Amino acid sequence: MKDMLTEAKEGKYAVGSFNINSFQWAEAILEAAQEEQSPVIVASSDRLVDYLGGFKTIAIMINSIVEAKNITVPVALHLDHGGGVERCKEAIDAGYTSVMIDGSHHPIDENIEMTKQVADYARLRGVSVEAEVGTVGGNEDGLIGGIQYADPEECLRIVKETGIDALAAALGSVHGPYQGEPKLGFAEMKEISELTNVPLVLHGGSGIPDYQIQKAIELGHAKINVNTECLQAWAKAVREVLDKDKEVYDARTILSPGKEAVKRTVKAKIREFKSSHKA
Ligand SMILES: O=C(O)C[C@@H](O)[C@H](O)C(=O)COP(=O)(O)O
Ligand SMILES: [Zn+2]
Repeated sequence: MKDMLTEAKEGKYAVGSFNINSFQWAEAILEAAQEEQSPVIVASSDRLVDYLGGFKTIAIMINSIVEAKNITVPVALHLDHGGGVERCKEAIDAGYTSVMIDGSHHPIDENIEMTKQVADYARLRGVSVEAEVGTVGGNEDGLIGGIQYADPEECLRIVKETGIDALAAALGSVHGPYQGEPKLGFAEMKEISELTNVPLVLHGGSGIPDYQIQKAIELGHAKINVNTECLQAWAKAVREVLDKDKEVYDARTILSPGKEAVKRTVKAKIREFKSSHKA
């Protein structure tokens, strides 16, 4: 992921990180990236890892789809919101190529200590690391919370003391649907980007107007996380099938439009982030 993000930052585009919610989602994301000739980050959120069958199952599944569908664009398999040092190590051992250690709910010294342990372990194995400072609003790790802006000095400390490859600095974005127009802190974004000089990660990438996405990319965001918009598109498509035919019970008939809706959403995001033809 490190190389993908370095190139994206230099080229003023962002690589989309899309969460998988089932095997079919992984197919939809990978097919979309291949058709757009875009690098892609396939993310499994730690809170869903067990539901999806565990780290090993996920890694094997992604590698199998890449092989079977002849996916040739760069693909990173990323642990999203890794809940602790051991969870990140488990993901790395199972074959993930990138992990996020989310120590943002801990005091900064603890966050840095956790991040450093993961970064040291990951570096030896050629795996990339993302860390978070501040709090993204909305629903994070199942807890509904408010936004807490990242402190620039804390951002600089975590980058310098751990050597991470990407930084999620919370700057007004929210997980899940926004209430009204999102208000990202662009002045703080500029300051943190210039101070740390690492690729920034935008969590809560759903529902942000295009002009704010473009500004975030301009100011150093090289990875944008999207889950809610894919979930909404999937749910709408599946609901339409069920509403149209009350007798339908065939799984493929019900779920295939959901997969196509996720694929369309991912392709639209890839185009918006300007990573098409960057593979
Ligand atoms: O829902 C998850 O567990 C993953 C998200 O937190 C992801 O990291 C993200 O930031 C996506 O935000 P969304 O598009 O607002 O769901
Ligand atoms: Zn997130």
